[in-house]
Amino acid sequence: MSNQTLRIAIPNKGSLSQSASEILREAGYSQRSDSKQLTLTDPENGVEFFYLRPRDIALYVGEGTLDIGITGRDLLLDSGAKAEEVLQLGFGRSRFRFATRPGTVSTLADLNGRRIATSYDGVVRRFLEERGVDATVTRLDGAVETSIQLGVADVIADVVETGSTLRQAGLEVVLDPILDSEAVLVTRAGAALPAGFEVFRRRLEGVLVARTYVMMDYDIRDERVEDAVALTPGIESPTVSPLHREGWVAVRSMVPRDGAQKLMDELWEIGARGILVTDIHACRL
Ligand SMILES: Nc1ncnc2c1ncn2[C@@H]1O[C@H](COP(=O)(O)OP(=O)(O)OP(=O)(O)O)[C@@H](O)[C@H]1O
Ligand SMILES: O=P(O)(O)OC[C@H]1O[C@H](OP(=O)(O)OP(=O)(O)O)[C@H](O)[C@@H]1O
Ligand SMILES: [Mg+2]
Repeated sequence: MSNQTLRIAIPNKGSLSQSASEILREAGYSQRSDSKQLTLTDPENGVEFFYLRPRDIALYVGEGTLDIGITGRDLLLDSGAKAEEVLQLGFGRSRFRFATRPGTVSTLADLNGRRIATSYDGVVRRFLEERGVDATVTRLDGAVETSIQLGVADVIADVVETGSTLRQAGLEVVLDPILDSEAVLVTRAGAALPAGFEVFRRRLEGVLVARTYVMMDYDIRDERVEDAVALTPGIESPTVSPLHREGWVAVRSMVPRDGAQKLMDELWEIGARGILVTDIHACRL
């Protein structure tokens, strides 16, 4: 490992903060125990963490002040910073959508002349400009849903996760989603990847794969092994080992966590027995 410390920006609060710390912990990095702590050095792993507002993270990385960051795709795009997405992290998923009072907007052209409130004005202005829509965009810091009731806006564009905030405000989503977002790893656009980056990425990827897959073990008769392996092809190829019992083999293979139960039913149907599923805690593939 290089002697240079990798400087990493991560969310200090909000929707991404806890999950970002969790994935880093699972990847073997130290994380702060006090939510007021601003930085944390992990010399063992050659990294230093800076706890920052998720909205500012792409800017620090784009300027080259910090090497890597974890932020939301929507925040990255809104910032206009010279940072680029290098890995999807699978948490902090949301959709960015227009919403309004029922029955007011059904086509993009209906947005012409409307007042649109949002906390993501960079994304919204670009979206409208690219489609030739002429609307007035107002940037609000939060609680955007209330702006319609208060007469400040006709339409909002906001993050929708469960949709419960919109329902409470008596609003409904309209038009196709503007974008799908999740937490992403960002680096400076167009610059060489910083020293130590590959190790960091491999560790995070290892956690993501370990979360997505489970290990499946089962025993099956020799003559059905090809059918069984077709169901559980694994990533490279399944391990098939002889059993003491004549005519039987043991198979071990990584399978997607989603659908593992259905796979167990199918394996049972073709004669597999002793089917076991275990969690994978970390891996390098
Ligand atoms: N329910 C949600 N509300 C807001 N942001 C969410 C939600 N689910 C996922 N996200 C994502 O989290 C990021 C926004 O996080 P940020 O910390 O800036 O706002 P927040 O979670 O609304 O916190 P706060 O409003 O308290 O500052 C975006 O990438 C967004 O897509
Ligand atoms: O679809 P939902 O699950 O309801 O989540 C989306 C809502 O959550 C966020 O608001 P937040 O609570 O962060 O308040 P804010 O508007 O002050 O940022 C976001 O801005 C939406 O209002
Ligand atoms: Mg918010």
